[in-house]
Amino acid sequence: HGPSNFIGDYETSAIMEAVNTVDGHHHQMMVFGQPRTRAGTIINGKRMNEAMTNLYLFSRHMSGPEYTDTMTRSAKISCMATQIMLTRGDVPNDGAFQQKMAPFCSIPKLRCNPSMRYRTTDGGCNNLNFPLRGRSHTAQERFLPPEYGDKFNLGYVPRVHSKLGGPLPNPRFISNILYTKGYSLPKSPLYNVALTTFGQFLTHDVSSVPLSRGNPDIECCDGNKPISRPECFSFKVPKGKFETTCMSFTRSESAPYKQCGPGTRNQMNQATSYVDLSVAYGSTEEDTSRLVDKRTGKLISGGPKGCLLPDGPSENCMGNSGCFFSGDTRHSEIPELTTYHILFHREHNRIVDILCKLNPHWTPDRLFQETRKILIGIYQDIVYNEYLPIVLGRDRMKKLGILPTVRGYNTRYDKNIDATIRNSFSVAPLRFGHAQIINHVGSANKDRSLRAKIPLEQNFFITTATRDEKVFGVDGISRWMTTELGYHADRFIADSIRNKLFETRPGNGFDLASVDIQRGRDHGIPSYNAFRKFCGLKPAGLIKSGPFGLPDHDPQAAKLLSTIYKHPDDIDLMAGGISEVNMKGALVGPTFGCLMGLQFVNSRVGDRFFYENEFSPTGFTPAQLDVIKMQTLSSLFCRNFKMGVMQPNAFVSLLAGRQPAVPCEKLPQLGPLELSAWKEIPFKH
Ligand code: HEM
Ligand SMILES: [Ca+2]
Repeated sequence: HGPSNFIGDYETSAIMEAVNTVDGHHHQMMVFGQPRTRAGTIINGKRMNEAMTNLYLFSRHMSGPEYTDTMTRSAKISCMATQIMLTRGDVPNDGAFQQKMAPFCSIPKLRCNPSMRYRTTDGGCNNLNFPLRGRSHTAQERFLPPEYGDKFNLGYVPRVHSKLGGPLPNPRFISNILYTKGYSLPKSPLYNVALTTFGQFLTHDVSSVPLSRGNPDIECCDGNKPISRPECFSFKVPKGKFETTCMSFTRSESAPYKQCGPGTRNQMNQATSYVDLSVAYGSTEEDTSRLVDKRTGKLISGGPKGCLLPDGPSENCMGNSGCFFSGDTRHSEIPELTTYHILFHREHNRIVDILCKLNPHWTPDRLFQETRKILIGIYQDIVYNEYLPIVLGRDRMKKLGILPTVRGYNTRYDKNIDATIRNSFSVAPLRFGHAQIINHVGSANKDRSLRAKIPLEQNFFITTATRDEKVFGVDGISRWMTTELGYHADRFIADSIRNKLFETRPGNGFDLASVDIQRGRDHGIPSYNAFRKFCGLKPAGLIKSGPFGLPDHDPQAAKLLSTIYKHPDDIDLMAGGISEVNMKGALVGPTFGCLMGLQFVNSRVGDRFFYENEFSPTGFTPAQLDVIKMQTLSSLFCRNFKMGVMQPNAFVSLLAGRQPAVPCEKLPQLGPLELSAWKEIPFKH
């Protein structure tokens, strides 16, 4: 390139051209784009497919479109300007590019207050050197660079090509072969639906990738025909289970990356990456301010007796059952998930009441923040002490150094560790839980006998069961989900989500297993083998024993994979990972175990506010920490629902016969006595 005073000229012209193109498209979107509302809505003269509306609204933009749109615009401009430069044979200079992008870059510059006592709502400023790390509405990070299908690997085309040329296998084809079994699926001998759904709750805390909004019409199929638009990535499905032979798929929204520097498409995470109950408290100031009662520090409640979630907008649920509102928009997807939202909601308000009596001088804001801090502490303890040891295995947790200690501080904070959610983690390993989902929702009596059950597909986004007080209700659902066994975490996926996801009549639903695979390709996630190597595991194809030389698969799964894929390097991370034999004492195989382990190390070691850290005043006092570490999920259930009796380990069903049922009084308490560790003597002048 020319003399130094010209540096940036190539960048400027490419960026200006990109701005024109992106804004032209943007303008079109504003003209044609309509607000998305619930089922039956007529958009552009066409009645929406209700199941499609469900899927779209499940992964929709959580905050105001204005906010996300400006972020997306920046991302699109930098990606397109990169493409323009590369097409011209120019190599973007990072510094010059970022400088010229500045007027179009909506990534905020955060000023942090190092002495702030509580975590921010949006996760910003957790890392004082890199305040954007883990913040909501930023791009996900990656373990490995993306592998997209376009010439410059910028993400205009998803990962679609086989290593041997030609297309990758069709996702529904993979799902039909790899994810089905001729007879009913095996149940877990120990773990219940409460374990499955806790995983989903945790998922919604750390990851929420919205679908592209740049789409005037939310459908990506025209009858049987896939629609060709930049936002669409639909795929064919064989005749039979579905009304049409096209399964609609919308690509994920992107977010700007590294000060809007040159480069590829990166997907947006709307949630805070931290394990911080943003799922309950919201990921933006705006959401939180709508959830909190500023006069009391409590979370606003709803329902006839004021003990459910507050009323929410009609796009938050289906039918006329009355919608809720919470920190994450997916709360009403299934009643068990709503029950978890209500569990943490009630516990928050219960703690506020007690703290208010202990510290009458505290302001509502102080009450809110202290309670939030306590509840996040308890929740992190449940995640790292109860949930993850089951999923990853206790030994692995110990090896990774992330098993909490029984008492006292355990500071492992490292400011160089980035807690941001990795793309390949939320797109595959964390979705292992889809294999645990069973085909119905139930309610149990106090003696844990089954009271009633309804098919899962009749419950998507329906709040009737949660609101019901006679047969279901949160009490009946809690008793049922801590009792009913989930499916074994293997490669088989329940019919209710493999053939009927979000259906509103037979045949108009989706296949979640196919969508998971397609989503990995949409995000440019490299192959299963690439991650095997990344994890230091033997990649498939090296040793020639059995089909494809897959070292961590049983012979049948290996054989199926070798019939599906042309080349071992083609295997999708989701398909290869979920079909591995689980590690001993764990619910995932070595590849998912590796990626989940790395992420949960980052999420813990990269969180300055992690509950075990000995930092004052952001951390707990030793006495407070002992109270936090004493708590269990089972005690939370007991305090907030009519459980009658309860097992000490909430995730292990009483049906497994491994532990006795104990009266709730025998479980850890969190009353005025325990909370007196938070009593503060007012400062007297
Ligand atoms: C009946 C229960 C569930 C249903 C109906 C459901 C459905 C879905 C759907 C429709 C998506 C979006 C798919 C896409 O477009 O890419 C999704 C994403 C996801 N699901 Fe589930 N899911 C359920 C339970 C679970 C469980 C138990 C887990 C984990 C333990 C889980 C983990 C995930 C993850 C990690 C994502 C990606 C989220 C993101 O990054 O935005 N899900 N699920
Ligand atoms: Ca979070």
